[in-house]
Amino acid sequence: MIEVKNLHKSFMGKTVLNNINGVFQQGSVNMIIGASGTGKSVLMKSIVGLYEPDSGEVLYNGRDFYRCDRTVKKSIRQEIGMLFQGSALFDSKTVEQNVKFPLDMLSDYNESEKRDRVNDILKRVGLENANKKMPSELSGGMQKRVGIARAIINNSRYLFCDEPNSGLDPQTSILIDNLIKEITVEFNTTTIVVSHDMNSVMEIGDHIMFLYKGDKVWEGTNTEIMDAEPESLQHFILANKLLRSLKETRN
Ligand SMILES: Nc1ncnc2c1ncn2[C@@H]1O[C@H](COP(=O)(O)OP(=O)(O)OP(=O)(O)O)[C@@H](O)[C@H]1O
Repeated sequence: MIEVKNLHKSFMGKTVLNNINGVFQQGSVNMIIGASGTGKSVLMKSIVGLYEPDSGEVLYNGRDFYRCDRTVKKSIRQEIGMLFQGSALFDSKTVEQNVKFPLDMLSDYNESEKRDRVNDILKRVGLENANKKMPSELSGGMQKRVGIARAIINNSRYLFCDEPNSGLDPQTSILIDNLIKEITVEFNTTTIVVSHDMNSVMEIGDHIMFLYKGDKVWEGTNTEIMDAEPESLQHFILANKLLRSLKETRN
């Protein structure tokens, strides 16, 4: 579980996150959604430690990331896996080398253990036999699978996904969404997904936090979201034609 308390972040005097509070549960896909420029990435970066907030707390299973000692901070970092937008694979490394990278950096496994672990994880994401391929030989969806494998290989307890569907066709997007959901349940990770894709929200969002101009305006489940009251959220949802017609049918 990750908790954020009274998180505040500004850049050059401009408030980007305004007193954000929230709980992201373990074994759940927690989505941070909102329009462009509303603070989603800054919130995720503040949670993982890439941006230090001006004030507030980020608690990883009760451990205060910004106030704990170096040893605790290091172990929290080791428990974090990230799927970056665009996958961010190393172009000059094979699939196997990409996926093994966190183990080389952070684990005490020997080479044979690392190889076994890489093979297991590649199999789990549906990429057995892709070990020797280069990223350039893979489709966008396969690259995301490699990114997911790399994010979870070190037994990550916390999985962060930044716009996991960017650049993917709708069918592949659903496959990647479902893989993220399955991994979350299977590995019991606290998963946080930044997205502005309402299809993903409806498909896999267990808990949704909606940001608007740096404020948390609403949170709830994907079954509650269609009836959520804030106007800014209704505008966001109804930008999706399919959801607009669904809403009209229900009214
Ligand atoms: N390093 C930075 N320095 C100054 N301003 C920043 C920095 N990072 C983000 N911002 C500003 O913070 C605001 C929120 O940005 P953020 O990237 O979190 O938006 P977002 O909701 O993730 O948008 P998108 O969906 O387009 O990625 C924007 O106005 C952005 O310009």
